[in-house]
Amino acid sequence: MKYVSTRSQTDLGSFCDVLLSGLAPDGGLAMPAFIPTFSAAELEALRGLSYPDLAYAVMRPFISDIPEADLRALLHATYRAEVFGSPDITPLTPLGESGLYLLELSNGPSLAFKDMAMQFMGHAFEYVLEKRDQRVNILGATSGDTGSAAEYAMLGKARVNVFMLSPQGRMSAFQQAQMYSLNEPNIFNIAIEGVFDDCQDLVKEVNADAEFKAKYHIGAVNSINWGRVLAQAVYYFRAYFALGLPADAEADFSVPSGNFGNVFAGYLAKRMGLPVGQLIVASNENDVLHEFFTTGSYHVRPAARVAVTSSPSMDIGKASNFERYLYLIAGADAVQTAGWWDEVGAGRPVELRDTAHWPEIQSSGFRAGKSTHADRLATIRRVDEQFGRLIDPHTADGVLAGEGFRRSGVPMVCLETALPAKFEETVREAVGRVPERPTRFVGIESKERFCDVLPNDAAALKAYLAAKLG
Ligand SMILES: Cc1ncc(COP(=O)(O)O)c(C=O)c1O
Ligand SMILES: N[C@@H](CCOP(=O)(O)O)C(=O)O
Repeated sequence: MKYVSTRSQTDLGSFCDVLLSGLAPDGGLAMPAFIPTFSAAELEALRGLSYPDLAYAVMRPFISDIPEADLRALLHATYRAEVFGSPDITPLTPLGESGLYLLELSNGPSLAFKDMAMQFMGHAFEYVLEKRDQRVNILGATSGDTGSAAEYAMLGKARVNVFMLSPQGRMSAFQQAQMYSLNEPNIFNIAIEGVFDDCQDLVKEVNADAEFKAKYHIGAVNSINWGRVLAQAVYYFRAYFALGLPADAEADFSVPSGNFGNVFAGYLAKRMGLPVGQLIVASNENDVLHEFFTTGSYHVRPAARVAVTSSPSMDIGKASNFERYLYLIAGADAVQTAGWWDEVGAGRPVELRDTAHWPEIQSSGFRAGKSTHADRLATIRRVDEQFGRLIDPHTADGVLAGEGFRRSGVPMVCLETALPAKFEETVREAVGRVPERPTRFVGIESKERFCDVLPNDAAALKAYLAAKLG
């Protein structure tokens, strides 16, 4: 499989190339030259596969440059019960008889869904770097969960350093402690005076400097990296088969969304032929995506207008993977996509309602819901009382949005994107008690912190990286 840029159709090479490069040189995102599809019979043959074997079947069509035995070995090394808590890897739990299901994606090392793909990225980077005798310096941006998932996945990896940018003071106490308490030679935490979007823009700006990127071997682990999106598509297949539906019957999915990586992975699964009906994009008060799917206007929020909320990992005003979606909606028209992203870059809205693209957008299965802090508290409380299940504030956003789009006889799978332990303050406010946390995280907030603070400035960041990398 060849990959191209969303903005120019430039040939970006094969999977291992885009894994290491992360972003396209023109600032676009890597996309496969086409999306392979499964026939109904091929889909049926995937039922009952173990998680790593299913991952192989779903990912293989996009990865032609790793030999079969090696890819299978990587996936079996990644998706193990010892890492994800059970042989199921992503258990699917019904919420009573409601027709709602929780897809448990947060039983990995950092207690958030990011582990699902990031653990694969750790193994894949190690494998490719070894083969090519190279090193990579990952520059990432986090609003709370990507950071710790990446750091845990790359911990101790000889050929990898992680430089993780986080928005200063805007993550939960647990999230901050989880990242900043790491004191490892290959992990560098950097708190940026800004919001997540500033961190993400810095990552893109540094990557756009071709000379700097090449000199310092800069790579990416955010969902701007195709490897993340691809590995995330697998659990949609897994959940679908776990429902035990007859062939062709649809399932709906509700996805707490921010950077549009998770729900885009669901869309990828749908485009590959999985009978996904609706994809509910659940937003918090930062409702840029909700605005698009209800009005057709994609208008990113400047940093000053990104609200601080109680589902902080979704405090995003500019959704990176939305570019991949609009590229597909435009029929893989890179010139059109580049034009739209010029508008986005200039802070102007992209208006699609009265264009030929709107019917395609409306029929692509996306629906949108949004919640407030009060909604989140009420949902956490209600799910706890009704179903005896404690959920985190992001998952609550997803459950509430999903409930709003129920279709008779169609299951609604709500993605559990983090464990409640990561957001103790909000959960306590909702139910008056503190969620259990794994013993390895007890008292983490009082540990010493290792984190540098930098201004929101690419030159300062480059100087920092150059100094650390020599
Ligand atoms: C707990 C949690 N829920 C939801 C999201 C939003 O997911 P995405 O950015 O893939 O849309 C994130 C961060 O990305 C997260 O950490
Ligand atoms: N919500 C994320 C933000 C980055 O998302 P990604 O999926 O693009 O890495 C976080 O928690 O860090």
